[in-house]
Amino acid sequence: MHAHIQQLYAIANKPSRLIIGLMSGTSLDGLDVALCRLRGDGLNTQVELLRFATVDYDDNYKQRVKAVFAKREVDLQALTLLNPWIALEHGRMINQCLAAWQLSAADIDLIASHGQTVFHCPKRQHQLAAEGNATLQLGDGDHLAVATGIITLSDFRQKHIAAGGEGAPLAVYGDYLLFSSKFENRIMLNIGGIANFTWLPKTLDAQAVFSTDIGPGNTLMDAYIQRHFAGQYYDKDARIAKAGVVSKPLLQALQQDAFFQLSFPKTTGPEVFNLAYLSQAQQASGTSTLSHADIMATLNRFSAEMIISAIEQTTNTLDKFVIYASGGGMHNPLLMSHIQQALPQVSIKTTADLAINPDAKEAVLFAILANECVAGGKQKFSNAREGIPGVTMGKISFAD
Ligand SMILES: Nc1ncnc2c1ncn2[C@@H]1O[C@H](COP(=O)(O)OP(=O)(O)OP(=O)(O)O)[C@@H](O)[C@H]1O
Ligand SMILES: CC(=O)N[C@H]1[C@@H]2OC[C@@H](O2)[C@@H](O)[C@@H]1O[C@H](C)C(=O)O
Repeated sequence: MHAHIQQLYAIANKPSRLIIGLMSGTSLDGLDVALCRLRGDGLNTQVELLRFATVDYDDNYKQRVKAVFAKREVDLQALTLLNPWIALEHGRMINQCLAAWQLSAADIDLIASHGQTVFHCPKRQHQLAAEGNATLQLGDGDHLAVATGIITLSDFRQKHIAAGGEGAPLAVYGDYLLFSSKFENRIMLNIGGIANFTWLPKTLDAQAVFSTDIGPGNTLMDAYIQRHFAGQYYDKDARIAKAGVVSKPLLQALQQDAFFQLSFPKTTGPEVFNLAYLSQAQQASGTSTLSHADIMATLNRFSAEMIISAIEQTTNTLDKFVIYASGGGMHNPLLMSHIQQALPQVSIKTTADLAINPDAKEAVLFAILANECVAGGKQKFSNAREGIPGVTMGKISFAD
């Protein structure tokens, strides 16, 4: 047996594993690094979040990724160079975190790396008869393993697609294993660049569980701020949106996309919800001369309305469920207050109430997927009807 396989075998048999989960989302704000201790597997999974850091990306990183991000036409050389470069940057950031946490590579069992999504195109979006769902994440696992000296699992979304899914949202697996409760119905709402949620009914019925993208969370608001407010990356505390007035005609035009008519589950990204989408809605509604503040107020309301509508469709006549929020959008006070006003009977908590830092939740998810890949697999969570194939995800890279 190869020594690497022996090493993996030993890791799989440990009573607990230290796994670093990494997430670099559509907002391109930074790399989320979550050091987790995992025990057990499947529905017996226990996670302790030991350390968490978001390592901010510098302007060079953002520019290089944005040059190809969600674009149909790109410089192929730039794209190819990014694949190892992102991994090396992430490796440097992990090494920096480990030094700050006074840990060494030998202390860590596995890295679980999401990579950087640069293009997401479910079939429904590209509509090419002969092609299926596809998604592309950069940040090569071999480079990350060599740069850190730690066994790395990466590229989790491909197996999901190969087995019939859209490659997202993968949150459903971690949410089901970690947060299902027989005591309450739960909506796990993540408001990142794209908003998504997982429905966890208290019946614990795996056939009723699903996860879906909703539409924009912060992505349109962020893109608008970055285009029109030099030096600002997002609308901190919704200061600009709060100064504006919602334009009803623009709001209505923004809500017209066919994506919103589709049933759950479905996935999307900034390939659809971008500044061109906003311009088209402005043209269609004759609102091209609105002030920046009014546009931001409307974009903020747009995200809130679609989140509210998705939750209402899912919970239907149910009067009792709790929302557990996560992701950067939960720090947007205007967005959150509108959701609460529309759902006055619903308690909105955060995953901190379930012992997981809400900013770390997605990174923790990938640590869970890596744990399942190496040490799990006894019970398979699947629901083909809801686009949840029961597969093992992640490609394994050894450090030498
Ligand atoms: N104080 C705040 N006020 C308003 N918005 C905020 C605040 N803090 C964070 N945000 C928003 O959260 C975003 C970052 O969210 P997050 O890190 O969850 O996104 P992501 O993980 O990249 O997205 P995705 O889950 O779609 O991949 C910021 O770009 C900003 O829009
Ligand atoms: C293709 C891709 O990277 N999708 C992300 C993105 O960010 C939020 C939403 O869109 C979600 O579908 C997904 O990420 C989370 C982690 C998921 O798969 O659950």
